[in-house]
Amino acid sequence: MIELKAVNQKYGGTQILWDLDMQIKAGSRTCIMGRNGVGKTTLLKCIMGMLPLSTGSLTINGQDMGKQSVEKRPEIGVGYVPQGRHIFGQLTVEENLKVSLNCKRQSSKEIPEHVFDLFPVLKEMLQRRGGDLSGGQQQQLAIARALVLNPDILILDEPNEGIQPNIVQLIRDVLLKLNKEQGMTIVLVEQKLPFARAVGEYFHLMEKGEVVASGNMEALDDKLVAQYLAV
Ligand SMILES: Nc1ncnc2c1ncn2[C@@H]1O[C@H](COP(=O)(O)OP(=O)(O)OP(=O)(O)O)[C@@H](O)[C@H]1O
Repeated sequence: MIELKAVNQKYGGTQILWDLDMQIKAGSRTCIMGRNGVGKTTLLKCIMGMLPLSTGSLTINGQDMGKQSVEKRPEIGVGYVPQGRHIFGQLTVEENLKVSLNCKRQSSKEIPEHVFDLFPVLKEMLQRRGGDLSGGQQQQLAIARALVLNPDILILDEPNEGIQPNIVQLIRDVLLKLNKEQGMTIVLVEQKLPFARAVGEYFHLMEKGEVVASGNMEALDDKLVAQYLAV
């Protein structure tokens, strides 16, 4: 379970998150939604310890993580797929995947084979430089890199941005499989409604740095969509 209570966050003098409360159930598939600039990425960066909380609290699986550094997240089983993928362009696919193995949580120094079962194309391209992959292949690599550590919680920031439809379907199937077969908690920032509905069980809608509506995905009705998602 991830729990944020009364979280405020500022970039310099500009406040982005306002007294934000959110609960994300363990084992759930939860989508965080809202228009551009409402603070979704900022929220994920706070959960990941990449940005400090100005005030408020953050617990992950019962542990107080509000003041813990970003390096602690993989140790407690949190994987992150950032917006824009951020793979290492000069490193090979294999090297990109092995970067994660330096984390303390991982005793083995081998890339787990199940990562290649999910994304077979990566096995064929192990020696190719990350920068030479297509956008869809890079996104598979970014997800695989987070999965190398067998996280309990996988957090993804708009994994489908600029990705072709067949890879979007693959990512959807992988997220559903990880959740159903391994009980992995999936936290997804997503703007595209069909994908959010296909993957999410629960939603949190954000507007101007606050949560304005939450519930089961079925409760995300046309009125909420028109009010908080339509552009
Ligand atoms: N490093 C920064 N310094 C100052 N302001 C920032 C910084 N990063 C983001 N912002 C501002 O914070 C606000 C929230 O940005 P954020 O990226 O969290 O929104 P978002 O909901 O994820 O949007 P998008 O869907 O476009 O990614 C925006 O107004 C943005 O311009």
